[in-house]
Amino acid sequence: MQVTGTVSVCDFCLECQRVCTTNLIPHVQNSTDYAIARKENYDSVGTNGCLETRRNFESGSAPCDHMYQAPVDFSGIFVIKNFVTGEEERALCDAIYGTGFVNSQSGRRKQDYGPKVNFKRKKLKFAAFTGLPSYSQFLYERMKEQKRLADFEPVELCNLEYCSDRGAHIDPHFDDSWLWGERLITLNLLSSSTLTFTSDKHPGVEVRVPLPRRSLIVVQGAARHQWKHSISRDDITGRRMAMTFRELSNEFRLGGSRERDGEELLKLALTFQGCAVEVP
Ligand SMILES: O=C(O)CCC(=O)C(=O)O
Ligand SMILES: [Fe+2]
Repeated sequence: MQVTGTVSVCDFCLECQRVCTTNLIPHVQNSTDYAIARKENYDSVGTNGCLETRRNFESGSAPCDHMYQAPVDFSGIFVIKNFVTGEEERALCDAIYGTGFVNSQSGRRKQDYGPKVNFKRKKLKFAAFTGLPSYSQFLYERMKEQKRLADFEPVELCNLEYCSDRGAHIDPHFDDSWLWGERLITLNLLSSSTLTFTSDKHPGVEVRVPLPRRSLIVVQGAARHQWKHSISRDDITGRRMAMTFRELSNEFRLGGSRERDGEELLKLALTFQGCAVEVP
């Protein structure tokens, strides 16, 4: 953990797929200690550690020099680098910019493909929702090739554009969990950025998750429910496009009180014939 002023910054390592401390290697004097430290770290990560970390431990190769998990309860992030190619990114952005945007808060612009929602009053309107856009279908199919996303059924896509010249950012917040389910999935396009997590339970700690250009990030578990997420204006360089897909909560799934609404939404979403809900 580096200490910067009064805020402790923990970096999420994309190789280990966990929050790591970076400065422990100098404390390890020799290869026996190194092996012991690795074993201790492996044991402490245990079955909660990502498969990649365990595989690397088992095969004896360190993915990076990160030996210890930072002492915070931060789990539920998974980043897939190069989820789309440069050509696919171009085609996606051409399609996105073929439709108008509406101005949103904090300098952002957005396009919505999903139901109109009043979260406070727990009210939904589907009239304007015609489904997810056709250009997103291959992303949906590619996500499902990932074991952990095989059952991911998105019912909403929100494209958010951030430009540094408008000072665009998003303040720390939790996403709704009445309608939206466990996994929030964002494809990060046009430039790299950083998603910052903060928690009232860990005052003064910031976990920074790098978002390489063209990577896909999955936010769930503690990262979804116990840590707020934000994008600082300092982490926007030039222009960034975030495509965020959301799934349904249990209330809208089989056996939930709003099961029928969920079914209808899902049917609409997966036609992949949608137009943006509110266009200027
Ligand atoms: O821009 C992002 O990656 C995050 C967007 C976000 O948090 C949201 O739309 O709720
Ligand atoms: Fe969010």
